[in-house]
Amino acid sequence: MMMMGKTWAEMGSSIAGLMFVLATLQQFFPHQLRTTLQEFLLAKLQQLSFVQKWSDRMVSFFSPHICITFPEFCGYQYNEAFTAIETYLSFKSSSKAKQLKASLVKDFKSLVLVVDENDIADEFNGFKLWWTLSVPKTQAVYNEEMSYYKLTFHRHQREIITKQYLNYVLEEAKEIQARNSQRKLYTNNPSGSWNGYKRRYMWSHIVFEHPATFQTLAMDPKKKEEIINDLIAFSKGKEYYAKIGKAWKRGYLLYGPPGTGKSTMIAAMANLLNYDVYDLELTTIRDNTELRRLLMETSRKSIIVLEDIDCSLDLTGRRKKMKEKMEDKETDPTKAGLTENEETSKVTLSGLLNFIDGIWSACGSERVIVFTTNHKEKLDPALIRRGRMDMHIEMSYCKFEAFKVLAKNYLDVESHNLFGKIKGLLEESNMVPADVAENLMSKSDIKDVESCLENLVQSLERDIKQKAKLKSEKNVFRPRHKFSYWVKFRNKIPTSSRMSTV
Ligand SMILES: Nc1ncnc2c1ncn2[C@@H]1O[C@H](COP(=O)(O)OP(=O)(O)OP(=O)(O)O)[C@@H](O)[C@H]1O
Ligand SMILES: [Mg+2]
Repeated sequence: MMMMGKTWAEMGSSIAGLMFVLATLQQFFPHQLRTTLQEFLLAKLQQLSFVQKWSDRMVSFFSPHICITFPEFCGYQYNEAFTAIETYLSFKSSSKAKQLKASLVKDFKSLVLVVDENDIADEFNGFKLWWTLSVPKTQAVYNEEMSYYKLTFHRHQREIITKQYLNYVLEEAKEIQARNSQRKLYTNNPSGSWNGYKRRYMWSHIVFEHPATFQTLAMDPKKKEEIINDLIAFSKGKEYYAKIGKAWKRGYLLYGPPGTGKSTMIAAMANLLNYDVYDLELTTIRDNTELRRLLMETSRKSIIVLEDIDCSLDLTGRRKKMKEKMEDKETDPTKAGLTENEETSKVTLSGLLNFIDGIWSACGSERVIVFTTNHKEKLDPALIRRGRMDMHIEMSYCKFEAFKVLAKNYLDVESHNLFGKIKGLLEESNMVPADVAENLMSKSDIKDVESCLENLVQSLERDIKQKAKLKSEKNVFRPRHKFSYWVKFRNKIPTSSRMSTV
């Protein structure tokens, strides 16, 4: 069988050789001779492929072996069976293989050896079977060839292999993956750098190692509990979502001023659910089709994040602005002073709405979508309506409950005589958790609780003073407002009483 494979590989290379000869002929021979020779070689070529096709059929007819292939992709979607087989084979044969690749897992604690060979033999219930990895030779752009695993076994073992062995491989892979589980943080590559439909070129990833958890997240404890319960209910909700006929996905909108913990909460969500994170950069995506393709390439159990959604693309006003600019400067985009994004990214609001909630969004399951913004009011209501963004979470200034979490995290204290004073000051000030945390951070090796809390008290007092100053400045520089308030107030007084006061 293997010998046969080699023969066909040789035949393939002779076809490639003939093609090369054809190309060379075009350069060196006069037209007449060239055409005759070309016709002759093409006829040979056709004979070869015809012979190969028929012999392939004959071999498979008489062969006692059966082959099953597992391609890397099924249509647009990544074939999870391919990864499972890769994991299983790497683990299984790393003790016997002669060529290995090494990678680190879980906080540099262990080293994983992965097989770097293309033919691997396996055994199941005393039966021999063979796995072959085929990788495309060319890496040309839009190359539709893809890697695949081929399993070869004797036809007498058909039942056992298809019913028992393949299930065993998938179960083993699941267990190995759970043992070595490394969550990944993906980011989308600029669309120009993609290579065909290959997932690894659409998304790049690193190991996700953010230490934030809900325990370390400073916010109102009731709100925190509500979010945790919601996430857990979602992750266990497979049957429930199927019963109500809804795609198994959930949207969270995190909004609030900078430094209130929106990005930190995403990390806490990923750590709680044990999901991968896909950080989607909208501005580098060319159009809605590419956006959809990126969505299809995300794995199950993932959080898709669109940070600062109000700044990513001017989705609502964009088309109007473009039109106005184009009308001003006829049709030349450079004359119209359009930025690079405006010229290249054609992602529209409707494209984004479909991405989150359209018919394609139901392909693949167990997905959480998170938007973050500093300006909720700037977003199109359609983008954040329930069903798209199911839960709206306000991340706000640091109040006493949130402060207690930070004090515990940073200083290991749960009470102190300055806590009462800090509580009062936090009520009056508008300090975000990021600034409170900075004050609580020890500036030396020795943790000095007293001086850290003193620092915070001083910062809060400064913040309150500044707030008061700004308020008084506003009042001084707005005489017209004062006047209008007075007019409003005056108009509320009944005319009779006004008359009497005059
Ligand atoms: N609620 C919080 N709990 C714990 N740490 C916080 C919290 N908010 C902010 N921090 C700390 O402040 C830093 C900045 O917070 P983060 O990046 O999450 O803010 P953000 O709301 O995403 O800000 P931006 O709107 O600017 O993106 C974090 O690294 C974290 O250490
Ligand atoms: Mg952020």
